[in-house]
Amino acid sequence: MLTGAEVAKHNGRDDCWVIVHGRAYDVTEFLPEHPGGQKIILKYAGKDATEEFDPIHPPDTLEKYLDKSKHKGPVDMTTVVHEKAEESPEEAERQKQIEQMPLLEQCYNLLDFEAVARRVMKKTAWAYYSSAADDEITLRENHAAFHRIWFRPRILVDVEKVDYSTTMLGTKVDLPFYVTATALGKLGHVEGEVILTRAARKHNVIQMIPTLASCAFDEIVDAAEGGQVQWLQLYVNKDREITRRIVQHAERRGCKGLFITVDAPQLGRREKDMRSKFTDGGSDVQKGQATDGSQGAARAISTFIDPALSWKDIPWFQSITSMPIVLKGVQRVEDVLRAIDAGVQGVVLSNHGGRQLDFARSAVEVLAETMPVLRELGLEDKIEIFVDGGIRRGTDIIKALCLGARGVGIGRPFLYAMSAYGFDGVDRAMQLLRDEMEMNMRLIGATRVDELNPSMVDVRSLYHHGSVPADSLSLSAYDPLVSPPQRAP
Ligand SMILES: Cc1cc2c(cc1C)[n+](S(=O)(=O)[O-])c1c(=O)[nH]c(=O)nc-1n2C[C@H](O)[C@H](O)[C@H](O)COP(=O)(O)O
Repeated sequence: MLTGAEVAKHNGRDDCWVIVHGRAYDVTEFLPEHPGGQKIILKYAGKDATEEFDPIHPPDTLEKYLDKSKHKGPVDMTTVVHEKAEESPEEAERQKQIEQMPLLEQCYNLLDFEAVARRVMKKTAWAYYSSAADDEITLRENHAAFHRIWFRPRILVDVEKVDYSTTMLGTKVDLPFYVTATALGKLGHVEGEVILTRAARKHNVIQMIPTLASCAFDEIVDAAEGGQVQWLQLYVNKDREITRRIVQHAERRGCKGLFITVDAPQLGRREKDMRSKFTDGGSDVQKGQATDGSQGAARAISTFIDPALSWKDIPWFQSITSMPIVLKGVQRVEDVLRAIDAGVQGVVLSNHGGRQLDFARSAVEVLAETMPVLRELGLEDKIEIFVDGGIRRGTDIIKALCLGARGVGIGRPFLYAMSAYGFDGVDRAMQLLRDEMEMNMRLIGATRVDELNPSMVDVRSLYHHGSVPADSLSLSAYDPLVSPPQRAP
């Protein structure tokens, strides 16, 4: 059994051991390959790194990926000295906010979770989740666009019984939204994506499992129960053999949809994320791929993504899986028509939550452009159209369904609810959406989602990107870019 003092001797760049879960590992040769950069490992050279390691990596990461010769064996943890990190004023303030945070019952809508999360999350985690590309115009437009769509409700309709269930890629779901793929769930909560799995199960909605999850893929699938349906979101790897393995494994494990992300040949420049100088490490899938951690989390976890991905690759995907294929991140009707020609089963109209190309249009505006063209060509039943981005209210969901969406994906709200209140937070967020759907379906005069149609909305101002009513709730939660860099005193 090693002692803490013996491990502490290996505390430099040329001889670097760390302790994780009571076992010592020689990571000297791995240092340059670490996705999150070398700095974060060297900070724990010769010490116990478990607390820093866990929020980002599945527990079996080192056992699985580090050569056995580097496993130095168990450590007598009673002999390990844990330096109490000096609590920074920022961390002291965060702890105070946690003590004073509102009761879960005081959250009445999805934006309430965002406002709480902003105060209680660690800076790096908030920066990664909340950030978007460049000036974050599209991030805000995603939400604002819904405020340019008005309802044309029907009256004197018997709305005693309301059914907001639907089907997505052949799966019956209780609500017309799904949990979209968002990376690094353990940045926000120690359990990570499996919390979203459990909440999706409770509300019988689908979870899209991210390639860049912090939980291992099998951990997330194992957390599903009773025939719960999950989809796989795929960032295509430059090494197609790795991609083939991931896709075929997901199909074997029961995934019922392959969502290929097509709007991220390179992950966007998210300045809040970059400023937080992400050094916490990569996702589960990022083993052994050198990246530059100083560029924030996005850069630190995404160098494997293939920018050469193109339409010519679609037949290869159709040859390696029988899962329905959906292109996630389509942003113009011409590409929806190409997707139909290519024989894929669906598209997600999306700009990646504003995290990619700033000034990309909102998905709901692209939806309003797309559906009349598909109807004109008699193609509306040839493909399932999903939208995501800025969906915060039941009315946003209903507007999208009126315009022809099959369902909507929701990202940040469930991350914020999870980060602030764990499973109970996500459960309440989904229940709030259920309540809003029920009320607003009644008020619009519809009893089932297939009654929702374009005559129930007025989109005349949707295309005019003039000023829109001040969106105080969102603006009060919205976190402007942190102050520009200050010269050190
Ligand atoms: C908030 C968020 C979104 C991410 C996301 C991570 C976060 C924290 N990540 S990312 O790190 O690479 O950008 C992914 C991802 O893994 N794969 C993906 O297809 N979309 C990713 N997205 C985009 C997501 O799937 C939706 O398109 C977007 O979140 C919808 O907007 P809302 O957050 O406003 O609901």
